[in-house]
Amino acid sequence: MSIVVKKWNELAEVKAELAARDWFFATSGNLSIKVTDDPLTFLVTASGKDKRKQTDEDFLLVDAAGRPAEKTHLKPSAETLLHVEIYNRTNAGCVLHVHTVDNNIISDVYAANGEAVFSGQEIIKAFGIWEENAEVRIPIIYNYADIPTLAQQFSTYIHGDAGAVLIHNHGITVWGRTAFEAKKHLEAWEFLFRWQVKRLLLQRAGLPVG
Ligand SMILES: CSCCC(=O)C(=O)COP(=O)(O)O
Ligand SMILES: [Zn+2]
Repeated sequence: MSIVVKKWNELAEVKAELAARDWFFATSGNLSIKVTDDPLTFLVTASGKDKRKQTDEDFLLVDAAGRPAEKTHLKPSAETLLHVEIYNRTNAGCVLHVHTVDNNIISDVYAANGEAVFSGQEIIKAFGIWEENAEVRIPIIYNYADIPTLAQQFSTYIHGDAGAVLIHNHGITVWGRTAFEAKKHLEAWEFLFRWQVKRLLLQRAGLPVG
């Protein structure tokens, strides 16, 4: 099996799992997986498709600038430049972007702080942080309509081979060394967002939430 087919299948599996979670509303979301390092190539979702569907036109191979690496009628995701920034600056192997109601609410509630902070949650261990009362932070950036501007802003928060950024009233982009790590981190962030949204509602209702 060629490396492209192997990586295609790996990304298709992640895509199916995120679809099963209903994280691809209204064609939103984009995913990618690195195929080669030198030259850099990666498979990215084709723009505007319903990512819940599985077809043989789901992904296309692009180069280090996010341009198609082979002749195709498919268009790379409109947000491919964010993936480009990650692969060019880190050793990440996979990038996942989803729009969920919870990630949008958290991005809005904490927008003025420029970040959302979570602590006192067992699931933080999914990030490889094992200290008691550990804290995790996720930056929240403005949702520039101009993608090169968004990608430039986004790039200032890329600090390692694994990470995540919330885009205000838009969605989350998570990256990891492998597809397994990126998906694990995405699930952990979404757990924290849902947990916090519910806590805020319970607090508002006057219930005793810690
Ligand atoms: C309908 S959602 C607007 C575009 C977007 O934010 C997104 O994640 C999907 O865009 P793509 O070009 O990757 O399909
Ligand atoms: Zn998006």
